[in-house]
Amino acid sequence: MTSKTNGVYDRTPLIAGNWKMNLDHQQAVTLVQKLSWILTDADHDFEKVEVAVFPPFTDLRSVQTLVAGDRLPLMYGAQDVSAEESGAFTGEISAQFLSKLGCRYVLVGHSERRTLHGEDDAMANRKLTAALRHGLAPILCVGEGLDVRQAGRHVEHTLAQLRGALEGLSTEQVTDMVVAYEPVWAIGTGEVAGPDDAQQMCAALRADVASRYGEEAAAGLRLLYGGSVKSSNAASILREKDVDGLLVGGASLDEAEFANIVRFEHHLLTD
Ligand SMILES: O=C(CO)COP(=O)(O)O
Repeated sequence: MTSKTNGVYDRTPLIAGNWKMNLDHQQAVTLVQKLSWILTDADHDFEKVEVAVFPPFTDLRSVQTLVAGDRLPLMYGAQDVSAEESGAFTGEISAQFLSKLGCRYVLVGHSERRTLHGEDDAMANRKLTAALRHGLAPILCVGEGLDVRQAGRHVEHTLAQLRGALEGLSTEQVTDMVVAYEPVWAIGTGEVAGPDDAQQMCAALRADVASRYGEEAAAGLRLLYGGSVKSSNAASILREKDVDGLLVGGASLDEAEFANIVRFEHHLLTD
C-alpha cells in the first residue's frame, strides 16, 4: 500500500464519486468510459490513487459489464444496502446482490439517508454488518449539521455517530473500513469545510479508533472528506495528514472535473 503521512503516502488515497440519483444506465456507461479514457491518457496510476464510482442501483449491472469487459482499473459500489439478508422487504437491495455484481464498496449512513429516510446509528450498524458479511467494504458516512457545528459540538456528535455505527464490530472488521466525514452544511451548498476543519475531524476520528481498537486499526483506517469538493479545493484538503481521500457528489458527474480531482497530486506539484 502506498499512502501518506504529511505528504508521504502510507495509505492508498481513495477518490470516490457518489452520483446520488443522477445518470441512467446508458449515461453511466458513457461517463465511466470517458473517465477511464481521460485517466488512462493521463497515465493515472490506479494503484497509487484508487478511483471508485457509486452509481444508482439500476446502473450497476451495466457498469459491471463495462468494467469487467474492458478490464478497467476502477472500482464501483452502491449508495446504500439493506440491513436484511433476504425476504419480504419490498424495494430493498441486499448485500449479497451487490457482492454478486462485483461491488467493492457500499456507502452506509449517508446524511441523505439519515435525514430523508430516518436512518440512525443503529441502522448504520446493521447495514455495516450486512455489508461485511458479504465481503463488501463499507464506507461509513458521518458528520454534523449546521446547528451542531454552530454550538461547537461537532467533534463529540461525529464521534458518537462513529461509535454507534461500529458497535459490536471486531478490530479486524474496523481495520478494513473507510469512514467519510461529510459535514451536512457543506453538502451540495458550495460551502466547503476548510482543510483545517477536515483535518481536525479526521484526526479525532482516527484517535477514537486508536483508543478503542488499537493503533494498527487506526493506522489502516482510511478517512475521506466530503462536501462541495471540486478540483480547485481537492489538493489543499488532501494535503492534510489524516485525510486519505474524498467523497465527491456533484463534481463527480462531470468526467473532466472528477478526473482532475483524481489527479490532485498533479495540482499538489504545480500549485
Ligand atoms: O454528499 C456528498 C457526497 O456523498 C457531497 O456532495 P457534494 O460534493 O455535491 O457537496
